Amino acid sequence: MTENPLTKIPIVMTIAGSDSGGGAGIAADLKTFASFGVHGTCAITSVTAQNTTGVLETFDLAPGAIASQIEAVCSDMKIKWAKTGMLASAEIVKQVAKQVKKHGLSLVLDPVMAAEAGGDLLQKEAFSVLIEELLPLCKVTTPNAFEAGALAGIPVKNPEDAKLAARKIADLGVEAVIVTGGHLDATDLIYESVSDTFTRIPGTFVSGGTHGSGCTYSAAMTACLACDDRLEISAMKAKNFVVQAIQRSMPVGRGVGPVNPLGKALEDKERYLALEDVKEAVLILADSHEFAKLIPEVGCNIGMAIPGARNYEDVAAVEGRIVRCRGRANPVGCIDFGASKHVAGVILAALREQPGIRAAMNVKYSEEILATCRSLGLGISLFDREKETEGVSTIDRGSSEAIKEYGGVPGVIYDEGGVGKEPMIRLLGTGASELAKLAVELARKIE
Ligand SMILES: Cc1ncc(COP(=O)(O)OP(=O)(O)O)c(N)n1
Ligand SMILES: Cc1nc(C(=O)O)sc1CCOP(=O)(O)O
Repeated sequence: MTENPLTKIPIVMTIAGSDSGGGAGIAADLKTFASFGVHGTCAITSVTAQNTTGVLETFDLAPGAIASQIEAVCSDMKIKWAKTGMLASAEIVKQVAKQVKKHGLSLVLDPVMAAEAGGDLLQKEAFSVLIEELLPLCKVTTPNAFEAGALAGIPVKNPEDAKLAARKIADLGVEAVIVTGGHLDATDLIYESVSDTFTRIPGTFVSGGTHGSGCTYSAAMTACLACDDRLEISAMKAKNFVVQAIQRSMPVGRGVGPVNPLGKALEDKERYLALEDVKEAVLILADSHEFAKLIPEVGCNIGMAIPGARNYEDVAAVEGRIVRCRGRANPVGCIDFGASKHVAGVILAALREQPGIRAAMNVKYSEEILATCRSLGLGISLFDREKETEGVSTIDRGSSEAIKEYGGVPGVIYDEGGVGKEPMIRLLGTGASELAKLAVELARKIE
């Protein structure tokens, strides 16, 4: 049985069903494990024909097939923490209990009973076996209010009911019960039987698809516990993780949208790439002997947005802009998200129309510079700076108008200025460093 000897990455297991719609079950669990940087393994208990509108059919695996999967993994890898999800039948619950004992697994039990969009996932006869044979073997269970009520045998309609239910469930032999607050007041409640204490993890409701949120929560708990986080820290991390996975859910079907456990990790990667791209762009501009002559009075900025950017905080640019000093371009501050309003406004308007256009920069306006842009083959559009719309930023309104007028996103959007407003040329493109190279080429052609 091996742990990864070089990195000691924890190896965890999910014993759960598959959701053909890719939202819940092992799909959610394995994505969550990957996001937490642990190695995820799985033993499939049932195959469900399921989508965002509900469960259409389920096909339970033979208990022997489930045992064989667990055996295959546990005889080869060192697994301490595992989680269970959909267990379907009494025979499956019994077999899983046997395997948990045999391999000494520390278990997080997600008492899956039904799919949010509709469909039973635990047979009636399996319920008492779950309570009698598996629950006493688990370290942590993570019911939602409905599941907590079913396990405790009382209705759970408010935080006080949740407390009562948590104690009753712990009395069944569980070390820690976490009643998740998604169906109550968004506060998760932890009850630890050894200390007879309650801890509340407050939260707020967020909008987004929630299909698979229970699986994702219990998988996140498993990953954190496998990384030796304390119970309370694990619960806080798991809650935050589910919140951001709900916020990044994608409307992939007609029903309840699935959570997106990988969304934050991918976004973080895109943020890093955007920062790196602007960093490279600034180096190109600062290295150039010619570029400084294109810097306008107000300074220039160059920005790069993450895919799907929605606001200034999604655009990386230079704090304090880039200014001319001793004939060279000098960045004033660091490169960060939210550092630009004007250039970021142009980018946000552009990517609403054409998502691939994620970079822009502003340069000085002159007829010569504009003509040189034209000679470089760049498409050009303009807007009237003097037209003001109450409550709408001029850049946002102007860029959108210029894009509409052009019939797509042009390579250049300019305006001829207004009272107290410097005229400006903006270059637009797919990447910041590419734009910086274009700006240097442009500068070389200007007298
Ligand atoms: C195969 C499978 N396992 C578990 C569930 C329930 O998942 P959960 O995370 O509780 O989310 P909802 O179904 O309530 O959205 C499932 N649906 N399918
Ligand atoms: C002042 C100003 N106006 C611009 C325009 O495009 O009209 S670009 C610009 C300078 C850059 O500003 P920021 O750092 O907010 O992007």
